[in-house]
Amino acid sequence: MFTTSLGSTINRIYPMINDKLKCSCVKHLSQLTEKQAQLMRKKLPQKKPIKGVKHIILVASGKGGVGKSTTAVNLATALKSVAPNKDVGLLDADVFGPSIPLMMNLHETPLINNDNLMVPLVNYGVKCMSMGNLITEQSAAIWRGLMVMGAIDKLIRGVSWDHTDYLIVDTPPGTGDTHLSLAQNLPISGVLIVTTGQKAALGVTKRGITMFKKLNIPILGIVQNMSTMKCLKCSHENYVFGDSVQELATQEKIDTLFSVPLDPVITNGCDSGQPIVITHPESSQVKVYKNLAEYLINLLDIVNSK
Ligand SMILES: Nc1ncnc2c1ncn2[C@@H]1O[C@H](COP(=O)(O)OP(=O)(O)OP(=O)(O)O)[C@@H](O)[C@H]1O
Repeated sequence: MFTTSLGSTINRIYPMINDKLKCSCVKHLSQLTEKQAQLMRKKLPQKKPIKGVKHIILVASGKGGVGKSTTAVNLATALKSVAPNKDVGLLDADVFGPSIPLMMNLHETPLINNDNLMVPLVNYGVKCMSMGNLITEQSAAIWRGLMVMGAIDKLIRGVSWDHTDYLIVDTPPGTGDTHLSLAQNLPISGVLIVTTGQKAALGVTKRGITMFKKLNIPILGIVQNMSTMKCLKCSHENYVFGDSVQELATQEKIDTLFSVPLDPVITNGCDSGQPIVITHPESSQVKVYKNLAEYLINLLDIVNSK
């Protein structure tokens, strides 16, 4: 993991803490004429918190298949492991390709409580909800934009997320409607960017970062996933997808970078519904997820106290 001091990281991620009135949103709008800016501010939708949820953390990347769900699942279980007294939730916002039910081994349909809200399914101490628990894959395949928005809203407002300290949201690939809708309707504590070191991934990831910056969502850090792979014979570590993530982080002024190796144990954990954090809690790979969890807890604690 690479990070500078937590203090300077916080100043970078949450500039509004130091200057609450002159938030980055206003700075961005200041490039417009005052009339245009006023109009835009009026049109911004009101962000409505999710009842009982303290922090919403998005896990995102422009590119598909780089390990967002893997990161989300292992981060959620790591948060529960390093802070057992905290309540952790995991929301699968990928309605077209939900993978949380498989990765968390939760295949039931949720119950409805007296308030007519769905009760999250729980495994490894983490509360989960996914479209995969509500419909069949075939039904999702024919959805159009507005239906997707309706589905996301159902996962957010139609679920009893009450008493959740950290809600991890696994987002779909791309920079589309889902991200816009989440960013515009919810008070997001920040986004964790996941990417591989491959050039093809980095370009798209950069676009994702630009989108979140424009939406004034704080970027909490980057996870370079599948960074290295250890040779089984000589233990030499190879950068499978290249190693340009640090360069991207520097360009984007993001000073927190975590590297997770490419490891078949992680793949098997995803496929078997038993995350590596649960099956190999003392491994070096899990240490990275736990460091990431501790970093986020400390960061958000300080932000809260200010
Ligand atoms: N660090 C890792 N080591 C080994 N395998 C990994 C690692 N990270 C992810 N994988 C594997 O890579 C595949 C893609 O991961 P995952 O589904 O998490 O990506 P994603 O970005 O969420 O995909 P999508 O864009 O389709 O939602 C999965 O088979 C997963 O098990």
